[in-house]
Amino acid sequence: MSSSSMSPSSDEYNFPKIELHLHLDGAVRHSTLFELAQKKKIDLQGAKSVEDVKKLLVTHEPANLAKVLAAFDIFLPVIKNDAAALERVAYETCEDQSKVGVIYFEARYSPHLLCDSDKGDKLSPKDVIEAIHRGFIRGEKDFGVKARSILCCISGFEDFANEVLDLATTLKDVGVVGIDVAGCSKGADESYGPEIVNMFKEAAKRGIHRTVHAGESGSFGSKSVVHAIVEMKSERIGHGYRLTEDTENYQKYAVKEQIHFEACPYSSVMTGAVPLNWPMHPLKKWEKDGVNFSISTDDPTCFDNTVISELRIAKNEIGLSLEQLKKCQLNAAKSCFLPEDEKVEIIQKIKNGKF
Ligand SMILES: O=c1[nH]cnc2c1ncn2[C@@H]1O[C@H](CO)[C@@H](O)[C@H]1O
Repeated sequence: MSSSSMSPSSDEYNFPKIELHLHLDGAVRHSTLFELAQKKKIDLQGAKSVEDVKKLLVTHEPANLAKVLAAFDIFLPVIKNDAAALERVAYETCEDQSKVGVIYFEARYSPHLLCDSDKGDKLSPKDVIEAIHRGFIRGEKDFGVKARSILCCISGFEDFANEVLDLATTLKDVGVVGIDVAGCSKGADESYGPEIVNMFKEAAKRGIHRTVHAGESGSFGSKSVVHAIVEMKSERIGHGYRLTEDTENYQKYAVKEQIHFEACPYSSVMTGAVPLNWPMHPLKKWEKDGVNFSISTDDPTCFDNTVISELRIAKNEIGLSLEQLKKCQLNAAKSCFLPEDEKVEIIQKIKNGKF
C-alpha cells in the first residue's frame, strides 16, 4: 500500500487545515536523516541513499504498533542530543506543513527521549523544548504556519512524569500548550501507571491542556479511553478507535459529550489498531453519528504521508464527504489547545476558508 499514491489531485483539499496529532520526532524528513547520519557517521542499517532510509523506516503494510515504534530506535540517535538538529526538524516541519495548506499544528514529542540528560548529556529536556521553539518561530516567520508543542510522557517511564508537568507549567512562553502520554519501542501499554495518572489529575487542576493515547493498541480497548477521560481528565483522545466497539460508552463520551478524537486513518491501519477494510473504518460511523473528530498523520517519517494523503484516504477509501473533511478542520480549531484569543482567530480563519 502507499499513503500518498491514491489520487493525483489535491485541488479539492485546497482549504486551510489544522493538524492536532503529529509526533514531531515522527515527522523528520528522510533526506534530513540521511544527511545528518552521513555527517555524524551514524549507520542507518547500511542505508546508502534517501530512498534506502525511506525503505528502512516506512511501514506500508498493515503491521502492529511495536513494529512502527521500532523505527524510532533506528533514527532517533540522528537527531537526539543535538539542539541544531532539533531546531532544524521543527523548522522543516513548518515548511512541509505550509506546502499542504496547514495553518496551525500541534506537534508532540517527549523532551526526555530527545536527550540523554540522565546520562550526563549537556542537553536538558528544557533545552530540547527551547530548540524546537526556535525552529517553530523561524518557521512561522518564513512560512506563515503557527506551531505549538505538546509534551509527551511515555508509557512505562513513570519517572519522566513530574518533570513533564513542571515543564508544561513553566514553559508556556516557549510554545508549550499541553501534555500527552504516548508509547515507545519498549512498550506502548495503555494502562498508564499511578505517577502518570496523578500527574494528569494535577495538570487538570493547573489548567494545563491534556490529551492521551488511548483505544489504539494493546488489550485494554475501550477501557483505556474511558479511563483517560474519567480518571486522567483528558480533554482529547489520541486515536480512540476502540471506543466504537463499546456502544454504551461510545454513546456517552463520543456522541453525547463530544470528546474530541484525533484520528490518524493511515496510521490506524498500519499499526493494526483498525483492520484493513476501509469502508468499515470507525470514521464512517463517527461521521454518521456526528462525533467530534479531526484528521492527522501521526508519524510521516514512518508512513510517508501528509494531511492531504490522509484526507484522500478519508474521502476515497473510507467514504467521508468533503463537507465532513472541512468540518474536521473546524472541529480541530475548536478543540485545539491555544489560549482562547488565539483560538478564536484560528476558528475564524477556518470559517473564512482562506489562507
Ligand atoms: O501511534 C503512536 N502510538 C503511541 N506512541 C507513538 C505513536 N507514534 C509515535 N509514538 C511515540 O511517541 C513518542 C513521542 O513523540 C515517539 O518517540 C514514539 O515513541
